[in-house]
Amino acid sequence: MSAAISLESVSKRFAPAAPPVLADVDLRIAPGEFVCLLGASGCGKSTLLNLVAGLEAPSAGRVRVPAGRTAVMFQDHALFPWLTAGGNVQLALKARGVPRAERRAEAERLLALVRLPGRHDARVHALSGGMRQRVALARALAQDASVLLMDEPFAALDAITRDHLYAELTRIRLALGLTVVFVTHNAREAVRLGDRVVLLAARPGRIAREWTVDLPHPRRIESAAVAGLSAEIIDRLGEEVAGADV
Ligand SMILES: Nc1ncnc2c1ncn2[C@@H]1O[C@H](COP(=O)(O)OP(=O)(O)OP(=O)(O)O)[C@@H](O)[C@H]1O
Repeated sequence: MSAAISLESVSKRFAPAAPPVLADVDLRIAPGEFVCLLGASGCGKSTLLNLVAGLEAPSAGRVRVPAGRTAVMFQDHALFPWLTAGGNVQLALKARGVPRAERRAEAERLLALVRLPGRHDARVHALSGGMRQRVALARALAQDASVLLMDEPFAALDAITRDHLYAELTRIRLALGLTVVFVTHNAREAVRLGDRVVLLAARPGRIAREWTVDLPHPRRIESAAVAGLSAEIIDRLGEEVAGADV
């Protein structure tokens, strides 16, 4: 089957004399698959994501994204505070070439999709952290990408807000058939969301282990099944962190 994203023998070093950050990474991600990247701090998760986004080039190997356009979402929502929620979304629509006359209605539709109906004219600074991340998600969706790349997008939010956003993200990605690569430090979050969890080892970053998450949706983060698989992953992650000496 054709991949949405494929990395073939990918290595990355930031300076010729420096040790590689990623070494010989092979990864194929299927269309519509949700893959969580987990690993010790500094093991190269964000670097891998940036390679897929095309923000960095590999030093060796090949990165291909046959699925097409990618959109990125970070922990910091990076919204323009002087614009409204809808204004931020419209900016992405404009960049995509959506005609001016259609932008407002489309921004309203996307805000409703992330469950912010009627908030088009809300100022960003007047929104809660969770609402801002919803706007950031709407803005990412406005790029009409089939691949969503997310770098710890919910790490700064409280547990209850995060839980709501897990449900929203799952609903939206299944409805739109998005391929998602999601970087996290949190094994439970990875099992709650992912179809597959990929554990990276550090120095150099490489794939240490993978788990298929064969649990039906909706999943609950506190369920025994999610907790059980997370415990196994956390044990393995602990071995990697100890080995990485960080
Ligand atoms: N532009 C850059 N120039 C030089 N070194 C870099 C650059 N970007 C990342 N690195 C280095 O590459 C390594 C991996 O960084 P990366 O941010 O990919 O790790 P990470 O697993 O996402 O870490 P964290 O979980 O702490 O966010 C680190 O040692 C980092 O210092």
